Amino acid sequence: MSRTAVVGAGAWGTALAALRARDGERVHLLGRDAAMVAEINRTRRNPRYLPGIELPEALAATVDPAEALGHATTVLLVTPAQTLREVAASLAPHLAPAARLVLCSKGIERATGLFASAVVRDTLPDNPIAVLSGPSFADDVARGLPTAVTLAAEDERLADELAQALSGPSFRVYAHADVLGVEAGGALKNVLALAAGAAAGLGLGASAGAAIVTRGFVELRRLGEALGARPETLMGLSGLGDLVLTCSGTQSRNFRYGLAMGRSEPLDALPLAEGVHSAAIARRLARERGIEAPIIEAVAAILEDRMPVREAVASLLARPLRREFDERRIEPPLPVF
Ligand SMILES: NC(=O)C1=CN([C@@H]2O[C@H](COP(=O)(O)OP(=O)(O)OC[C@H]3O[C@@H](n4cnc5c(N)ncnc54)[C@H](O)[C@@H]3O)[C@@H](O)[C@H]2O)C=CC1
Ligand SMILES: O=C(CO)COP(=O)(O)O
Repeated sequence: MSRTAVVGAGAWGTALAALRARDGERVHLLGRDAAMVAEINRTRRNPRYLPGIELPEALAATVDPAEALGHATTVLLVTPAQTLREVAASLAPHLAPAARLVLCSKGIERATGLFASAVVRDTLPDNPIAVLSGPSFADDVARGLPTAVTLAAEDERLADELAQALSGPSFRVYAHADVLGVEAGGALKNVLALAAGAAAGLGLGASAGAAIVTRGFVELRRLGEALGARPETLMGLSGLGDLVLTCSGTQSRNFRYGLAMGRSEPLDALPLAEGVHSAAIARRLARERGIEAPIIEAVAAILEDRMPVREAVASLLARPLRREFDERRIEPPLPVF
């Protein structure tokens, strides 16, 4: 029998645990704040991260990794990208070697430039690894609203099995083999959503927003492909799909962070925005590969306080004109629906 544990009792971890538990499975949710864990078990709510959502009885929160992971056959890792190495190491003594790991973070490790699967494989080389990504706000998923995401694993059978196991009436999981492609889309769209939010914060209008999504996607695709992603992956749910969602408005924390940047509002108390932690390393990965990524460059420069947001916009608009696409390029096939 499949037993699921979720590591990280924030918005996304709680939503995914609730989703599984609603489908009738007993799910352990591993948090690190004892008071919050007790509150979840007592009130069936996680008011800090998922206000207004009632959590199913079958969800059991704990701070004890042995209790959460002792019998788990599938473990979802749902903590911020920069914590993954440390979290994976802390889980090692409690994990069964056959336990399947599903990595749900969207980011790039700053110190190494690695995506989640490579970071976790360093620490837990024996466990089968998959990544889950795609357009999915925690609040939507927790409310049972229809959502479609991608789950990738190098082992196709593992991807198919996990996609089947994690799918439910409102949560549709598409299996995929391109792990790096799925990870690249998930990390880079966050950086671009900061730009979309900043443009909105400056009041630049919906046309500017559409330009950022479209030209941002060109950067996501150029850099993703240079990193080894398959072009069709970047056009799918975990690439273009998630870029569109995250640039769509204030339900996204990355967009909200960008909005505050554009309005010159304080940034310190804002919730996790993974793009803030990925921007400089995404810029480095692009530069090392000779990839032009002016929007990513602008976001990184703004975050480093090297450029005011208005100046960044002016410099993007002042770039030399060019052809929209390189017509010599052969376009990849469209995804299969
Ligand atoms: N919130 C969303 O709608 C979605 C989030 N994600 C991704 O999931 C990841 C987690 O995001 P959220 O749950 O939304 O963030 P969050 O900020 O709501 O929660 C993060 C959780 O990780 C825990 N945590 C932080 N540092 C830790 C450490 N060193 N060790 C153990 N636990 C630690 C926190 O206590 C908190 O419970 C991010 O990479 C995010 O991009 C992906 C899809 C949707
Ligand atoms: O990844 C997400 C949606 O797919 C969540 O986006 P934010 O982290 O910007 O809220």
